[in-house]
Amino acid sequence: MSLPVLVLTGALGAGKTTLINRLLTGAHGRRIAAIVNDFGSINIDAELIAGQTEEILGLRNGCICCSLQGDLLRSLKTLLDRTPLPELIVVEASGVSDPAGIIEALYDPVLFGHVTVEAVVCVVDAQAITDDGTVTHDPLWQAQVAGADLLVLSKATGLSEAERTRLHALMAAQGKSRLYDPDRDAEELELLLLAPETVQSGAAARLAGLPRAPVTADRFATLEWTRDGALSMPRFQRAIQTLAPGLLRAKGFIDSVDHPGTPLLFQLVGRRATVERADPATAPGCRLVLIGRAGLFDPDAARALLEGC
Ligand SMILES: Nc1nc2c(ncn2[C@@H]2O[C@H](COP(=O)(O)OP(=O)(O)OP(=O)(O)O)[C@@H](O)[C@H]2O)c(=O)[nH]1
Repeated sequence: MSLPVLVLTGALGAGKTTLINRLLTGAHGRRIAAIVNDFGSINIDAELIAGQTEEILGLRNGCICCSLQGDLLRSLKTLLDRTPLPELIVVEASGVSDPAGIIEALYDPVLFGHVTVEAVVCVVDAQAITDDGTVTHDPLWQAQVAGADLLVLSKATGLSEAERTRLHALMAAQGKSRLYDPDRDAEELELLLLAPETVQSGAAARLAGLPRAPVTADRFATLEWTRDGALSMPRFQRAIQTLAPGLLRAKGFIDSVDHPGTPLLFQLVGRRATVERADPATAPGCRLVLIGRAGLFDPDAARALLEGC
């Protein structure tokens, strides 16, 4: 029997982890394993998903479309040895992954007959597009959208009908007509994601024959920052404001001297930042991953700023 694999792609902060958590917490009773790939060396995504499934494997410090292809294969083999076997494996790519590279790894002869990539799904951040239309000009964004069987819209709550129509037209212009909004098409979308073999538009097979997209990780600069103790929230906010122009994505857990004993989850996508209470069981201290545009984001300067918090 070949295990179905669902590959989830999408830009940095698009909403991939949120979609996986939604899937894992559904009342469907399916045994789902997840492999999540964080670009940095701190595995924030695995922590954000842990608790929803016992089968979560985190791949860090690289990208499964290139440097971590071997780790992806090893993780899949680990899952294939589990008893009971998962019924579905979801592979969450990092936001900088080229889908063709992931498929290249998954079409490894060692896995042949054991796993089948049934569908490639791309999460498209509606807010990012309405905030800044130029995101759709990015070759990586285009490769992720073009390489998908279907698209899932995130952050679409509150969009006007005119904006939705414009988004559908934009996706149609990319040759994509299958665009699902979890707020409106929740049931149909869940059925498709749980049974990816029914998606059937053959993106994986097409991607397997494609050259890699002209996208490389050196467009990005990253910083992983940890501290055993707490930080000052007002100073942290000022530091983030200073860094924001060069940042694309930041996330992680923080302990604040202003809220002792309350672990916080910090998220930044583009210019939007949120801080919320994290799971109370979160390990104490601060663990942050910051990803910026190479040349605009200086990890050493960012580290110095954070140390001053
Ligand atoms: N309002 C709203 N926020 C969302 C939605 N999906 C994701 N978010 C928020 O967007 C931020 C990033 O979401 P994630 O699910 O972590 O995105 P991701 O694609 O896994 O991010 P990376 O893997 O780090 O690139 C978080 O603050 C989420 O709460 C959505 O549909 N609506």
